[in-house]
Amino acid sequence: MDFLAVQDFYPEDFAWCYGCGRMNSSGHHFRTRWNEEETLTEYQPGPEHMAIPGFVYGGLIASLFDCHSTGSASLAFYRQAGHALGDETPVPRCVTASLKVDYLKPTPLGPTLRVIGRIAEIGRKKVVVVSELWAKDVLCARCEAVLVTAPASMLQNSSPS
Ligand SMILES: CCCCCCCCCCCCCC(=O)SCCNC(=O)CCNC(=O)[C@H](O)C(C)(C)COP(=O)(O)OP(=O)(O)OC[C@H]1O[C@@H](n2cnc3c(N)ncnc32)[C@H](O)[C@@H]1OP(=O)(O)O
Repeated sequence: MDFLAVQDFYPEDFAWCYGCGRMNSSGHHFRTRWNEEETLTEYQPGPEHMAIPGFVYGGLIASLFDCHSTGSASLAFYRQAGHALGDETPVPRCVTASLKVDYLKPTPLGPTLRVIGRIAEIGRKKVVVVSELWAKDVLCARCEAVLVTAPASMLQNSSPS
């Protein structure tokens, strides 16, 4: 691997997400990392991700923001607790409580998409992440997401069987 991403360290039972789970062979495998004080997820859409020829489907963009934001929240909680990826302590897993996406410009299909996140707020069990999606030098979409530590009730169905 060229860099360490938070999704590489999600506990195996919680690594099946269609967007970012490394255990899900059909998924997108989004990967999120720190870039100094910001978080970064890069993704290369394929032709199958089109909305109309030449442009990326908005649902894919929402998915990208979703997993980027949960990943950013996990990174923020982990760093706040004094940990770095690779430590033995398990990485906390977060779920999306709210995801608001503003589509500012059509997103061209072709360039690698870059999602850059800022931790706007961090509490005991809640993180607010504000992110931008860039295609080369064009700001195409913006997102504000609220992420909450995964509730224990999700544990029972955390992996396929
Ligand atoms: C034990 C470990 C288990 C691990 C399981 C791993 C599973 C992995 C799964 C992987 C999944 C992959 C990713 C996916 O695909 S996640 C899939 C999509 N998401 C879900 O299915 C989540 C469904 N929702 C819930 O389970 C609950 O509603 C949650 C847990 C989100 C909140 O529940 P609850 O409401 O009881 O929590 P709280 O009362 O303690 O509030 C906490 C804070 O959050 C704030 N807030 C809440 N809602 C909203 C909102 N809509 N807007 C703004 N803010 C909101 C609230 O004001 C409070 O803020 P503050 O007062 O602190 O400031």
